[in-house]
Amino acid sequence: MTTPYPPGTRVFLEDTQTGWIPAVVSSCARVSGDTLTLVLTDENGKETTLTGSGSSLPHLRNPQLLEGVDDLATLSILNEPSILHAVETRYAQRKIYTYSGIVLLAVNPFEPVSLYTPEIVKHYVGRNKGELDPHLFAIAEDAFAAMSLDGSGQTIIVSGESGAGKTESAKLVMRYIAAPKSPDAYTDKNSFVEGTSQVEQQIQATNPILEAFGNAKTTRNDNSSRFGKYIQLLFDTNRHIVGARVRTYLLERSRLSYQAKTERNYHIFYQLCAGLPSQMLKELGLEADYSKFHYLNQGGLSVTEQSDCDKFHAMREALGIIGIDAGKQRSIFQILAALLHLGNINVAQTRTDAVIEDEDVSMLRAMEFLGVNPGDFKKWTIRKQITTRSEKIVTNLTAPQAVGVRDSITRFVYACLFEWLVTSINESLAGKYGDAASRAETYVGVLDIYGFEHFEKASVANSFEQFCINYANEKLQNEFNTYVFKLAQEEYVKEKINWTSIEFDDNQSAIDLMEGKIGILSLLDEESRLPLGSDDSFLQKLNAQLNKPANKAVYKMPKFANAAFTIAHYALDVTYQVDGFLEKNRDTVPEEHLNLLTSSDNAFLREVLDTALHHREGADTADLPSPSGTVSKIPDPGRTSMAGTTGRGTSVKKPTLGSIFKMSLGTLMDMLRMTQVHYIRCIKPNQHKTAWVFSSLQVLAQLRASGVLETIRISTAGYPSRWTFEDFARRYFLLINWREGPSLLKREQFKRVCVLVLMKAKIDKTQHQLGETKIFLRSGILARLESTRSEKLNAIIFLQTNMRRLIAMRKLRHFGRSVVEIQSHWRGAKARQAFHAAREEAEAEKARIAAKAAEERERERERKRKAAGGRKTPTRNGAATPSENGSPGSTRMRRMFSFGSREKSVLAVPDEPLPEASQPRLSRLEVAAKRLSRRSWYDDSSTRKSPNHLVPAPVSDVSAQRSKSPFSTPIYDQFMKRPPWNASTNLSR
Ligand SMILES: Nc1ncnc2c1ncn2[C@@H]1O[C@H](COP(=O)(O)OP(=O)(O)OP(=O)(O)O)[C@@H](O)[C@H]1O
Repeated sequence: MTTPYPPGTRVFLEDTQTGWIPAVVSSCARVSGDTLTLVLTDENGKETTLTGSGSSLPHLRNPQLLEGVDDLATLSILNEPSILHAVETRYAQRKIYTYSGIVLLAVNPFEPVSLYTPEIVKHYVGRNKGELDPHLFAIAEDAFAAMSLDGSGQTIIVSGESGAGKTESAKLVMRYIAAPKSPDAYTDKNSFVEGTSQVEQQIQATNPILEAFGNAKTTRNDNSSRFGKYIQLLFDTNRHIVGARVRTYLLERSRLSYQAKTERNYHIFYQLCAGLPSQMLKELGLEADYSKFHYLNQGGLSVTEQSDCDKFHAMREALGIIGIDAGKQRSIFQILAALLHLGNINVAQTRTDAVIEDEDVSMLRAMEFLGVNPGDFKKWTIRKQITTRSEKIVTNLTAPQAVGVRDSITRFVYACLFEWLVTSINESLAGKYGDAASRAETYVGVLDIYGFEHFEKASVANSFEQFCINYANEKLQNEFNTYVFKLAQEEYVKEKINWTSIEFDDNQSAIDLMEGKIGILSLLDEESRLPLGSDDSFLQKLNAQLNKPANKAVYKMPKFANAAFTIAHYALDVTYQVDGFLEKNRDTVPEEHLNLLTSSDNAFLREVLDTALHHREGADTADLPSPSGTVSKIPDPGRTSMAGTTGRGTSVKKPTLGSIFKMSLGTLMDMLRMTQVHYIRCIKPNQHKTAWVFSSLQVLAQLRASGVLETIRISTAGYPSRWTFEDFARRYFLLINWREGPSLLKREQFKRVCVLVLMKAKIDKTQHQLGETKIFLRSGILARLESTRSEKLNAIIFLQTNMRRLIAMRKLRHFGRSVVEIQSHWRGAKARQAFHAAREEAEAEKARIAAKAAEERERERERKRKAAGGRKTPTRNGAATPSENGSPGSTRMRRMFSFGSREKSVLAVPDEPLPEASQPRLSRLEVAAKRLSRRSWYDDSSTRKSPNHLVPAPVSDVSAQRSKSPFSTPIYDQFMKRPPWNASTNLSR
């Protein structure tokens, strides 16, 4: 029986440190039934033996080809480790963007990258998503193109945990969309306009302002946005940008009165201390050393940074751009200074009550700047009035209660100031006549919203803020699921695929638990309105109402935490501590203080409060009717009013923070449903903000929390692999008959190839469907096909390798034989050359001896003739003397060169030069040399010119001949250095 883990199968081995390690199955044995014993070798070469069945067996890994793909949706195996591994592989290749279906994953590089240059912007203009590498600009271009096509509203949702890069990504996306594009930009890339338009400048000016007032240093991010924002870029019928508007959500208020260690309050306070001229600092009672302010020194930091001063000036400039003049700026700074002094008011405790000195300098200063009577302020800070049906009761507060009142005023005033600033920004973005929204035909919105939040450390509790953030993410996830599932279904319908069997669980029950009629938010509101309501009684209510079998899957009472409740979110279970829920939800200032503030002598403060408290939906200047009287067609993503009027005279009843948030989220969701949505999920690769370090477990938690894994779960419920017939056929045709495949491809019968491949691979009907243009495959099928394909390819490569080796070896043998032959001929030639030289020397010696003997004889004859009186002695008929017949040296030479049969035959050549051959015949040497393909070794033409090539040159000509010789090559020289008659010389070595 076959197993799903044959040897060579690529798997992931679970690891506590890194999550998973890639490994390969070395052997697999079936123990019994489904239980297998696997021997795995991981990438470090370590062997592990594992016995198990079903889900306890290791996760399968994708074929190498698919690891590091642009789009995770194209992975054949879509389990958690595979997805994580693909993202990690890409990040290691410095590819920070990856698609996951409709989502773009952006992993924070934590160092500047050259991905946003005007050149790159130009590349993406007019290109479809998927044509180029995954990028923020591809998503921005996609949204802009969709808007241009039919005028439909678009929203790009950028989410992720704190420090993941949401704000940076949102800024880049907006810069791309707002960048002015010439009408030809889509046909001619060179006509793309660089630079900034006025609207773009104004949009960019919002960044330093919102960052100064809404961002703070946290342990997770030095410039963390403590609010959510939605920026809508408005376009007219010609797709020209006409304006923009900003909506903000849930500014974190608790930070104003309390900061954790190493964290800071909002940047603006430090910027003020670092950047204001000393005269102004003095007037406002501030100092560059901010450590004396209670609201600024709790984080343990005491020095401003140089960047605070620089950013202060940039922020002031930006205020100027959006039309807030120097006078208004001074008023803003005055209010901020008042808040810092408020924090320094000394609230002492007598035995029972709180007391504040009448002469408390901080109080006097704060009240001076706020335009409020210090006596009244003091009275309503240390006392409280309870109104019953029949009477008003005034009671004294304790010091902590009075401090609570003081801090609530700070939080309230700051939140109102933030609201006022956002309103001012919107006025500036509303165009020259303030009618941008009514002139606009369509829009692209960018939502920069906090991601799912969960503190694991016992020291940091998940509180009301986390509850609201996770509630927002739960709602967004629900929209996302519906959208992804809808898209998947649309494709199935278009391709005429039977999709009825595809189901998925959504997170509606968790949402109902939080926002339902008897849900957590409504129970919280109910408790918040009770004068004696408390966190404990709220928890009791929750447990009584929600701890029921119907909510078993989503609501839990934690076993080990007392004042807490647990919600099973789509991402993971989060336990919330109820401490402070009520106070944070109420987040109200006492009625008496509200009246003091709204009737302040400070006209600017009154304007700020009025704007924040009485701002109703649709009352933005951006929404003013145009001069022609038309009303905006652009849906509003939720104007967050700080309060709603009660209708009872002028009194203002402040709704709870929870209900405001619920309302604004509801409006946002309504708007999202009207738009086409694009998703960017930012991922923080490590907690230390270190560049290019990837911590697998942390990323996995974020992939879970961002819903990426959930999307994949939805995809795997259907047919995650979708290929066009052509792509599929071109990749897998080699699995079918080797003649049939290519010929069907040539005839473009792609669907037929697909069917044959499926038949050949024995993939049954439940595992695939053939649509109109695409083939749909269940999870894991592609990996099977890919492994069969690589087996076949490996076999082909094996054959090719061996054939190539065979051919190369034959060539080598042939080459070796030729080399040896050339060597032997050349050695012969050299021997002959040496022999001739020796022979000539011997001949000369012989002639010299003969001449000497003749001379001797002549002298003897002369002597005899003289002695005989002139009688002549006859010679022996001219016969040669023994020395004339050959010298003993000559004989010795012959013997010396007789060292082999081939050489002997060569030595048999006559002493006389060979007669010139009538037909030049190729010698064996030439034939051997010709076998060599390298011309430099042998020049055919030059050899053929000399018919006497076998005759060695005279000794004196040897060097000259060497330079002319066709063999004058390094090998020749090497050869010449050795004794030519040494038979062991082998040049092929
Ligand atoms: N594309 C990028 N290239 C280089 N660095 C980046 C990029 N995106 C983010 N960063 C770095 O990461 C830091 C945090 O980014 P950012 O402030 O956008 O996070 P965030 O998700 O908005 O966090 P928060 O929710 O706390 O506001 C930036 O200050 C910057 O140093």
